[in-house]
Amino acid sequence: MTEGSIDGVVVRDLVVHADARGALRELYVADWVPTPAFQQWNLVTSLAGTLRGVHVHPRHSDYLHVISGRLLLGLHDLRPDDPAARRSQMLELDAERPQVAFIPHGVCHGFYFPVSTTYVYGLSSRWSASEENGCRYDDPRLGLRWPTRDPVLSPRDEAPATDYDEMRAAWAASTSRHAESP
Ligand SMILES: Cc1cn([C@H]2C[C@H](O)[C@@H](COP(=O)(O)OP(=O)(O)O[C@H]3O[C@@H](C)C(=O)[C@@H](O)[C@H]3O)O2)c(=O)[nH]c1=O
Repeated sequence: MTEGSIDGVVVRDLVVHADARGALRELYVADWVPTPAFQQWNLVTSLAGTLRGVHVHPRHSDYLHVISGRLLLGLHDLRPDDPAARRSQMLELDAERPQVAFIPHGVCHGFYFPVSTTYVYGLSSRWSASEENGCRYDDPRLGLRWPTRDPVLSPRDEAPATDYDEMRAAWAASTSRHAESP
């Protein structure tokens, strides 16, 4: 595991056009990201102190925008076979600085919310519970330095069904299944 920018992760500043009526921003333009289209959009609110993840998906990529509040995004690239080549990265998305972030599938991710936050995200294929693999957010193999040791977690994220190695094995198996029959 090394720290640094992860291949395929895109973060883009949005231009806000403000005038006497209010403001307009372009949120998504197809050629900003390398995925053909998003099949689903979710709107989520999270209370301060919450952490969601760490999860990884076999085929869908995520496209994320914070509407209000702040989100600390922990990323870890599971794609390389060599553990030493798997990079980790922490990013902050703050509604005060409008941005979008694109997370390719195969990059596992967790979201920590230091304040109450509302965000939207697009999924490049429809969500399915069976396509969610995850591990504990504080597994040292993720190389993610979260600013808390006591976040609010879902029961699934508190005691995930898989550890880091099992998560990667499950992700790799389902990724190759999807590659065979898309
Ligand atoms: C993600 C999702 C959840 N749900 C349901 C399942 C459950 O009853 C409830 C809450 O879901 P979860 O606890 O899985 O939500 P959450 O822990 O926020 O899951 C999300 O975590 C982040 C880190 C991601 O990467 C996302 O892709 C997704 O995995 O909403 C849907 O109906 N559709 C969806 O697209």
